[in-house]
Amino acid sequence: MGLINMSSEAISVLEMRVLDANTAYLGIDSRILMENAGRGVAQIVSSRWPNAGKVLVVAGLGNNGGDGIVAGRYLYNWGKDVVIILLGRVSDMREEPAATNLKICLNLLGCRVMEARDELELLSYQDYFIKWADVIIDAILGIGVKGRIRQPASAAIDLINMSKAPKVAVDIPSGLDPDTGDVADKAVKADLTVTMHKAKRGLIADKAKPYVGELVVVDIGIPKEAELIVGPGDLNYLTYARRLDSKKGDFGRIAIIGGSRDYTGAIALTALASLITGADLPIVYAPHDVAHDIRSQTPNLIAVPLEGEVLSKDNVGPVLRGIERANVVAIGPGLGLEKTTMEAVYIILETAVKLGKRIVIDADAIKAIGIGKKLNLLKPGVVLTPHAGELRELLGIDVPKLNPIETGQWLKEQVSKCCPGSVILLKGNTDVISDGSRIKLNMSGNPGMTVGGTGDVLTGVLATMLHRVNDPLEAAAIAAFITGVAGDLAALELGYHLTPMDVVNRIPKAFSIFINTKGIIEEALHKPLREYLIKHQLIKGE
Ligand SMILES: NC(=O)C1=CN([C@@H]2O[C@H](COP(=O)(O)OP(=O)(O)OC[C@H]3O[C@@H](n4cnc5c(N)ncnc54)[C@H](O)[C@@H]3O)[C@@H](O)[C@H]2O)[C@@H](O)CC1
Ligand SMILES: [K+]
Repeated sequence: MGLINMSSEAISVLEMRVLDANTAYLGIDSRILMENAGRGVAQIVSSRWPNAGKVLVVAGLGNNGGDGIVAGRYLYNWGKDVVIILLGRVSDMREEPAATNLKICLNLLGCRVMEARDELELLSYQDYFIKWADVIIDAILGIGVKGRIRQPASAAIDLINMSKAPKVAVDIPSGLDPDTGDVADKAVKADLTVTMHKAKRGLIADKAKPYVGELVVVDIGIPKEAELIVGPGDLNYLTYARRLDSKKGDFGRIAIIGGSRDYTGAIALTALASLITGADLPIVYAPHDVAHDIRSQTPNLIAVPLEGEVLSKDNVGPVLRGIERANVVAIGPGLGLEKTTMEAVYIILETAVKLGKRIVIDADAIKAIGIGKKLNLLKPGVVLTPHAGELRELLGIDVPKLNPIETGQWLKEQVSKCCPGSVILLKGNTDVISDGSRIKLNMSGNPGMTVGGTGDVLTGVLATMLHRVNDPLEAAAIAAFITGVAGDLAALELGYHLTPMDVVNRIPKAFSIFINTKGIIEEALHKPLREYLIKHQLIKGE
């Protein structure tokens, strides 16, 4: 039956949404998941209550209802008398794959769907709850529940609770908060809850026990890779709300430190990537000539010149003042490895760590840590982005030749030994990311990206992501994914003739193919402008 061991840890609604989207990305359609969910519920109901001939499914209009309808289809097939009370009209069930499953059900002769559009209509069916049903399947609300329970769902929960029949909740007892286990208003008191994939956090809270009853987890076919491999689902961890009253700096002030007389372009790429990813104020701190080069080449960046040809102990003052105000510090690209530069790196990192800043450490700054044996600076909130050579300089060991999953395990062990809680993003054909307890793999990107400078781009994307994503491991995963996708879009257009700027320029597209913010932006327009654009058919109105 594919039941999962209950000891597997509980997840949040957000994590479940991430897994759903990544599963679809891996090619497993959500209809398959719903089929497995519904069949799982049906199997449990028929094995627990083999003599229950009459099954009442109470279905809401979302996908929780869809699970219930699929369960009803199987139970009918196995000889049960099934009645589905739908809390609305058939035409109101628009969510996919629930809508398709309702249509399938209606194609079958034995599918009895009764529409209860409001409380009054629902109450006319109360005998089904109180007298008729041998078992009731609660498929009103799952992880999509929001706010106070509206009618007719509210009355349906009351009727289910009044019934003496055994009650099975699909995924979540309707009304229970899936993340906290709180019941703000009311919730179904189930004898058994059949939840999908993993227990949701609220289900294992002590206070939820009277509602959850026995808890069973069903494997609905979400592969391990949906968690392991970064995909569009992970973008759910990003906050996109640019409120109307947003002001400059709300979306990140990033201190970007690097450049030297030998390398001038690297740090500019990092800053441009950070900017285009959505940071408000990436500020470059670089030796005098580098800063002036940047200023003359692009009006997009702010560059603070430091005295001299390289970052040094003596010119670190403006940097230290800058990082105090910054949300994120990115250090390393083009820095060089002079002794005084490395000393400046240690001072900067000590200060940034003490201030609790999030930090990206790349390129020469990684080497500097290895050379100075400063692994103690790698605290939670710090992300390093080495390739295999830089990792060798950092830890003094070679990356073994293993497959990506094994490399992930290997990296996890290394991070848990050297600097647990900080994140290492090991760049390669498959990027391998770990914080010492979890692993993520990124498969986006292509051989065209071995060109110098794409690592500097990743550092910039990551710096911005560290401001926009709570979990540094996820920030690193998303940054690797988006940078790789931008590189893939560039390669599709240009072949393997890429420059790092080709990658930078495709970062917006890399986001927009997965996240559609157009509607949100249209909504936020000044009203007369919005109406003007609609009138001239430059945007679509309602
Ligand atoms: N790929 C997926 O997304 C999968 C989803 N599954 C099922 O789908 C569920 C999530 O589906 P949805 O995201 O559609 O959400 P739900 O079906 O849990 O809830 C959304 C529906 O409930 C209504 N609603 C929300 N809050 C309400 C309130 N306070 N009072 C009255 N009505 C309210 C909404 O208008 C909407 O019709 C899961 O719990 C699970 O049962 C499973 O089939 C597995 C796969
Ligand atoms: K439910």
